[in-house]
Amino acid sequence: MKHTTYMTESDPSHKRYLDVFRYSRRALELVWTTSKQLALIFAILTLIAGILPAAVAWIGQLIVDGVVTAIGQQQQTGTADTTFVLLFVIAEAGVVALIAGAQRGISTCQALLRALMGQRINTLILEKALTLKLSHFEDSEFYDKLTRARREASTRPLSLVTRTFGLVQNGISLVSYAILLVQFSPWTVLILIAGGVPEFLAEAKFSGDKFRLFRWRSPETRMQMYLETVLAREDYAKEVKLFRLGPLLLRRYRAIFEKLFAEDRKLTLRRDSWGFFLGLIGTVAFYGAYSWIALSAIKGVISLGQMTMYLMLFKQGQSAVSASLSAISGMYEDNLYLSNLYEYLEQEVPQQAGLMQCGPQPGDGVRLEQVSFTYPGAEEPVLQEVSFHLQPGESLALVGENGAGKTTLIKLLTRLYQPDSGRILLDGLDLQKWQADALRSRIGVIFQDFGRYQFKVGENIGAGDVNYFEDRQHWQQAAEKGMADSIIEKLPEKYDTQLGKWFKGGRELSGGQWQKIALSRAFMRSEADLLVLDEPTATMDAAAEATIFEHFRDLSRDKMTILISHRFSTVRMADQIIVIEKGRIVERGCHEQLMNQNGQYAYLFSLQAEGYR
Ligand SMILES: Nc1ncnc2c1ncn2[C@@H]1O[C@H](COP(=O)(O)OP(=O)(O)OP(=O)(O)O)[C@@H](O)[C@H]1O
Repeated sequence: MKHTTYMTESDPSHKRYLDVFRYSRRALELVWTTSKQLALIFAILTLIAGILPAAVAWIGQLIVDGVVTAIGQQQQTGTADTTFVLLFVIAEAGVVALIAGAQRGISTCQALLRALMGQRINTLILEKALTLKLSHFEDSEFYDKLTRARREASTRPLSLVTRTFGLVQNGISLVSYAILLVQFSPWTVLILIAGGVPEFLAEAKFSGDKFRLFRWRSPETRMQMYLETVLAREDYAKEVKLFRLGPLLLRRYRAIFEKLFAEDRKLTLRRDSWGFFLGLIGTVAFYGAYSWIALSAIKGVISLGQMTMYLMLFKQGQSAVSASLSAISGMYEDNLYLSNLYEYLEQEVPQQAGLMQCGPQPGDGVRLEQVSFTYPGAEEPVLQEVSFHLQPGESLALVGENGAGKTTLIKLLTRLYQPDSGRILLDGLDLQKWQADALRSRIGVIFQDFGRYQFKVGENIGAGDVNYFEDRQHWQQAAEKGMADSIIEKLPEKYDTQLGKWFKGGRELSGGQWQKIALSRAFMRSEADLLVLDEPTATMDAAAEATIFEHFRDLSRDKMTILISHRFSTVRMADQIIVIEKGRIVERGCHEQLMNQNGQYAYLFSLQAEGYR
């Protein structure tokens, strides 16, 4: 991608340097569209805060000159008119109060915008995540992008806008100072600006270095975040304690920190020492001009009041220059981080173009024709030339060793992945041509690693069909079918019982109980005509499993069901059994046929039956 190259190269040219500011406009747009009102107030207050400091310096001059004149009057006539001086003092106090008000207003706007923008950007990041494919989440490089965007990007647009406004504010101040300073000498303006440039260049260089460091080491930072999760989350606590993994993982965690810290320290030290030495140039320039102004006052070229004003202007001008320059280098840094956010948000996700709501042959069921598939980045295919036909009312069981490719087949069937070759048809229509929602509503699936949501029990069941996520009646019907109703009845708040331990009053369920909840979730899709259960009963006791399958069969008589199980007592009930070995179908038929063939199935079946004897 074009816009990533400049960040990976270590020596950005001027063009690239300017190019990097291209996210400023988008950040401004983002702030503007988040709250026009706040953005406008922010801009106006910035202008006010920019203009007023010069007014303070100017009134200061009038005060000092007024005082000097008054002293002269006092010495000559014994009385002096102090009204003007006092009026100027009051005016200066008023302007200073206005500046303080404007500054307070700016920080209020910033605080409010920060909250709104954080929420807006996090929502953008999450909305994008919803459009991603499963393969994106399994791609470590892409996952890095997502994590980086989540970690840093939410605060950067506002920071960029704040800095831009700060720059404008300081720019306005500088112009107003320059207008007054030029009356003394145009050289002072030049000294003022030139004094800050070396420090700025160093800042900009180190901002780039810091960003590159951030990018390079994001896998390590992710590992750190992961270790934090493992060390501090309830679902790992059992193993961490019993296997005494804690100290080992903590050591790893520290080692990563130490490595990262060493790099950070090096960069911080370099950044600050260069910043200090180059900052000295500014200080020398300042004191040079200071002496020049003081000498001019002694020679009577300027009045005492003017000297006070010029010194004040020069001092404030110097801090405005260094604030502007550090705003620019900060903007550079923010832009770099924003490039991350936009890289993530602009990641192209080829959307399924399908628009069809139904197929040309309703009732034809599911057909796989010569389907082959290799995971992205893998060398060996996981599935090779798999074909079968499943009609409404039929049940299919998939059998095979661990890693044979059974779950992958389900992922293809549910269009989470796309076959590399071959076709999968539902009602005679290729899955790719189905409209996403229409397809999803036809299929109910529970994977072996189903989600255990830290929500209410009812919602955990309702998750199976978003249309009825909060519908009690549907929860109850599904729970009866999935045989979870008797468990739920015993819970303190029935369907409203919170599950998991993350929230107050949460109840934990046993593995088998969770599976019944997941099974009920599958039954939420009452209109689905393909139900897929990927080892849903693995942790249930044998009696429960047998009852559940009988029940499952009765309830899904007119539907297609696909079952993956390592328990042959269950598998044998299926109308069609397919044995997969290393991604290929090696045997197919009903239980009797396969037993008669005396092949792999018969061998595995007898092996298990043997175990039960
Ligand atoms: N997301 C993935 N990316 C890359 N390879 C994967 C991915 N998921 C699974 N695999 C690989 O594909 C092969 C088949 O995995 P799959 O999960 O389909 O097996 P399975 O038959 O369901 O096994 P099990 O009985 O253990 O559940 C395995 O070798 C596995 O390592």
